[in-house]
Amino acid sequence: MIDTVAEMKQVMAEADCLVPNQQVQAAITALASAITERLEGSNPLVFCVMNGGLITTGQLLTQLNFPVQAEYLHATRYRQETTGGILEWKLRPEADMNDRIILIVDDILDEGTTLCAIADYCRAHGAAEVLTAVLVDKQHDRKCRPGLKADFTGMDVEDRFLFGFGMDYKGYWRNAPGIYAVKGL
Ligand SMILES: O=P(O)(O)OC[C@H]1O[C@H](OP(=O)(O)OP(=O)(O)O)[C@H](O)[C@@H]1O
Ligand SMILES: Nc1nc2[nH]cnc2c(=O)[nH]1
Repeated sequence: MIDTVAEMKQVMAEADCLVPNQQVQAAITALASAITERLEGSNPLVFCVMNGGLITTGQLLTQLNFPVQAEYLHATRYRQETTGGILEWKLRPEADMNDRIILIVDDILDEGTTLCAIADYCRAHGAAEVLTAVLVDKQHDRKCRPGLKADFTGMDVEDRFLFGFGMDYKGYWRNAPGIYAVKGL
């Protein structure tokens, strides 16, 4: 355990800070205003995608100045790895989404498999419309659907393995106050 903590301190010491805290905060504020413009008055049901979406969703919610119903779901496909596998549902949405406008909030759109699967699930369960919001969109040509974009994107980032603001490295550093890239990845 002590070794793991030392390893994680080393990971942070050697990481590249791609987006400092202030810039991330500004991106979340811009996301909130775009979402407000589009969804104010439409009684949206917001789903946080656990675990990674926790911080983005939490900070975003406090900047939405209209009544919002917020819930969570849990789907994962990276676990403690740096490459994705098969999507595993740990907790499917429990709220009734029939005829509702759904907003799915996550930390990152990488290949997009996670967001697409969740959006498909919501549509199959009666959602009137499904919108997606992510803090970061990783730039590469491996999207699961060519040209895939979220409806609301905080910022584009380079094709590295990221941690911070909800994103983990081996389960750690979701709490890092910025967007960092692991050395060599
Ligand atoms: O666009 P994709 O390639 O599908 O990857 C994006 C997903 O990967 C991460 O989740 P992860 O599976 O690591 O689970 P976690 O949220 O518990 O970290 C992240 O939080 C997104 O949900
Ligand atoms: N922590 C983390 N999770 C991811 N899921 C998909 N891409 C990433 C990434 O770069 N970092």
